[in-house]
Amino acid sequence: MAIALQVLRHFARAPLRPLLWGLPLTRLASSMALAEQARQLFESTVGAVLPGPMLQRALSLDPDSGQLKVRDRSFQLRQNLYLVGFGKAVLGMAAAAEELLGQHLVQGVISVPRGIRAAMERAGKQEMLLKPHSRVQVFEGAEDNLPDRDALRAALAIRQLAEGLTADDLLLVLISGGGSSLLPAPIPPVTLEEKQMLTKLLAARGANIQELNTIRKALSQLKGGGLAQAAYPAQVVSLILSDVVGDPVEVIASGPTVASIHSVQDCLHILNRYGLRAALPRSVKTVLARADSDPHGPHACGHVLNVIIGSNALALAEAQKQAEALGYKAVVLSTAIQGDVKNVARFYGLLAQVAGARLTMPAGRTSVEEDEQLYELAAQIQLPDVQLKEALEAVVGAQGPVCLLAGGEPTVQLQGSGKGGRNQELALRVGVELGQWPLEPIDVLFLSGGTDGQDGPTEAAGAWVRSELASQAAAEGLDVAAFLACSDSHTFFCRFQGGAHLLRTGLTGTNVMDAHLLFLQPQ
Ligand SMILES: Nc1ncnc2c1ncn2[C@@H]1O[C@H](COP(=O)(O)OP(=O)(O)OP(=O)(O)O)[C@@H](O)[C@H]1O
Ligand SMILES: O=C(O)[C@H](O)CO
Repeated sequence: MAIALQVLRHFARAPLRPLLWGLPLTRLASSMALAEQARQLFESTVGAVLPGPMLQRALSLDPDSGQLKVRDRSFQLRQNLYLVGFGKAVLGMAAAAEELLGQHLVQGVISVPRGIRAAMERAGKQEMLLKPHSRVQVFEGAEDNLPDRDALRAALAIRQLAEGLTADDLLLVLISGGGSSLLPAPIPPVTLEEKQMLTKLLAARGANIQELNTIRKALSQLKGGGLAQAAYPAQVVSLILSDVVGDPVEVIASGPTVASIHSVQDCLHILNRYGLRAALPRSVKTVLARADSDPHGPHACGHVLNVIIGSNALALAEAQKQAEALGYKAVVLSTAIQGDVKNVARFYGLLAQVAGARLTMPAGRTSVEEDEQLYELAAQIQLPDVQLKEALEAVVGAQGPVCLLAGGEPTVQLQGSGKGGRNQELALRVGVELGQWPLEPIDVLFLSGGTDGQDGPTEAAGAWVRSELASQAAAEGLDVAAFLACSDSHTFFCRFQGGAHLLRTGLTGTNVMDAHLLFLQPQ
């Protein structure tokens, strides 16, 4: 009852008339409870990878002996700890690290996005901010995720700190997504502008993050193990928050503490693939030619411990636990959802249909054709880790509400000049798909949210939808297809039911890609 009241209070803020359209009162209450649970689960997903809890899980310090434990390794702290960091979530990570290890910290330098301190202050997130007399120097830069002069200054300060260390020192490196742009140190004669131009061109022509970062590493003093080399002979411990599917440490932020395994040939293949090899600046050719004759080969990183401390998988595992506590049969489907958002939306629409049929008709009377379509679509989107069979089997045995969880980062081909983000676009497209299937007698809700709290250039983290979306939108005079045609999902959700379907968390201070939650509840 208390929960129901809380839910009703929450929804009292949204205009009720449009919400009531087409829904009997009992279904309205269960619909609202479902939406509130979806929001709670999204919060749990993010909560598992917030800087404080993550750092506390990763590090343990014995205050008497000064022994720092990271995984199964121990390090002796005695006023010999230094810290550097770069990435969108690194401010909060540094604050949490200083809180835990402050008495041993001599000095730190971090490179974080422009405006992040003011944004965290505005959001009242004191735990994400360094204390007034912090030993950590903060550089803000890389507006719009593009390397700039301020990020270059930060990178040089980080290199200087690393180069000054001795064999008695321990360097803690905090790494999160966005780190590549926040740590630019091009190898001369390549200039910042040339590197910026090349990465922009590669991204615009569709290079993926693995390809992009292979080129970044080849042209950088600090990426691809360069930072680890600068810090030698100090011990290096890197704590990494992953924003890349599969958590590849050599790709995240271009692996500054991971030996690069790429050859110049790899770089030339990538540049060829995107038609950029012929027009390369002379400086880039010079650096690549020099690398070819580098007799030392890949950087040695024997003095480094790289540890993934947060990831999409970890966040979803926590959400799964919470969903089970709420009475759902919960299954993690995949943490590697990629590919075009249209295909991903079709996949979730069909999944809801197939899983819904299994939930209500456990005697195996589901359409073989639809099952086949679903498997084909999963193969087409290339989900390396998808647990489709397991999820569908779990649904058959569920005999109650089901929650399927997934994560990753679909891609959007922008059309027109609307305002949106990939999560809101995915939710809107899934809403349309759900409307095409006869899903009664099941309540279905799909939520998609960016764990960083910001979906594209909008103030929302994402959105949630139900099967009635298209018909309810039409009743409000909103043409979903028209919004989709100009990538205007955010404007749609702002207008639809007074914005009640938007997921608004504010900046969360973390980032492990996106989370997708699909709820199926027998009525
Ligand atoms: N109007 C729009 N509609 C849909 N998607 C959009 C729109 N405008 C931008 N995007 C998408 O938003 C994404 C960029 O936003 P964002 O900064 O949140 O993602 P990101 O760079 O991957 O960073 P992060 O990993 O921190 O989420 C791109 O995938 C882009 O295609
Ligand atoms: O910074 C980067 O390189 C991307 O965010 C991937 O980690």
